[in-house]
Amino acid sequence: MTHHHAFTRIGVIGAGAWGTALANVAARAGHSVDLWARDAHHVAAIARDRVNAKKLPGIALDAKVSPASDHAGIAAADLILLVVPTQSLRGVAQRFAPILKPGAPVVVCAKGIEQGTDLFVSDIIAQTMPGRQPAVLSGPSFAHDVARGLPTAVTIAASDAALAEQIGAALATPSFRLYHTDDLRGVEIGGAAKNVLAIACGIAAGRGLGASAGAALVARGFAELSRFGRAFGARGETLMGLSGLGDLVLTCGSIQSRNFALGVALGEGMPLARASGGKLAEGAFTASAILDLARKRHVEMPISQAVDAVLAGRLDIGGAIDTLLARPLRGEG
Ligand SMILES: NC(=O)C1=CN([C@@H]2O[C@H](COP(=O)(O)OP(=O)(O)OC[C@H]3O[C@@H](n4cnc5c(N)ncnc54)[C@H](OP(=O)(O)O)[C@@H]3O)[C@@H](O)[C@H]2O)C=CC1
Ligand SMILES: O=C(CO)COP(=O)(O)O
Repeated sequence: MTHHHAFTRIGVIGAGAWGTALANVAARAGHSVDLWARDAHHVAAIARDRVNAKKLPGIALDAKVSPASDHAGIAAADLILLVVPTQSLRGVAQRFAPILKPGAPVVVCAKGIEQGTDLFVSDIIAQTMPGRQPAVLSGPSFAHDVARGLPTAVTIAASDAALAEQIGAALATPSFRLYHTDDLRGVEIGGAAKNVLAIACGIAAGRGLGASAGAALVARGFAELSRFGRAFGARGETLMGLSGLGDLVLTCGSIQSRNFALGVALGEGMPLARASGGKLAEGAFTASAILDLARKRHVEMPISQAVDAVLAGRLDIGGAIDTLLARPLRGEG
């Protein structure tokens, strides 16, 4: 049974680009926001300058956002947004599990699959914060676009549809729209899978393969994202929505995407060690995990497989392209 949540204080854990942008959204939606980051020096700089120059330069922090490196604000929050990279999620969730307000729902805003365990983000929360309701926020939304107040639509998912709806209503602003669903699995899969495919699209662009090849990769990439999603219980309509197709199209078509940009650098011949430019590219971590899962359920994911092989150094770019082009002709489904 769902009770009605009144969210007044919102805690954002992680002051990267996305955490900072979402803190501003929550503030613009009328809430008091506590923004936590681990590094006291970084927090002091954000508090002094009222801008996160390291991660979201040029965007003023809303007056209702309080940055902190201690846990007090987060402990008092009625709703928590977890916005650290997927591979850090477990450690951060374990750290905060004992101190969060009882009943405060946790919204994971990271996109990926955990290496080693092959777990989706909501399952990491189920393990580390037992008894707490996980929700997932995902969809086409560059942090800078959202922070600048450009129109954006995302999906908020929780197994409890009413909870998803309440969170969506709490975070909405005139320019940030949240569609709600109970298909948690579909939403977290869409966000994770598209990052790997965006690397493939970047590789093709960097290699100069042309716009037609790019479109083929988006369409065939969506086919493998959908096969994978269905095998893990996602609904088709979710995968065709904002967090699947929507985010795939965004990320595969814009150099603003760090995953796409990583691919471009690889396609242009930059060595793997330097290609990310020191930026987070979640797909580079998710690739091996999603392939593990795909193998277990006998899901074919040739594009993701090529990306994984390139990232693992098993295949060079030319070899990866040859492998994809040499695939047997088959039905389109
Ligand atoms: N940027 C975007 O446009 C969007 C990003 N996302 C997703 O949001 C997630 C975060 O991305 P984003 O904010 O862009 O990444 P950033 O690289 O901008 O920031 C990541 C932040 O996480 C912090 N962090 C990492 N590990 C830990 C840890 N163990 N404990 C505490 N803090 C930690 C880092 O802190 P420190 O600075 O101290 O290293 C950093 O501030 C990713 O999963 C991404 O896919 C989703 C939608 C849009
Ligand atoms: O998830 C994103 C947009 O929806 C951000 O993409 P990148 O992580 O590739 O920058």
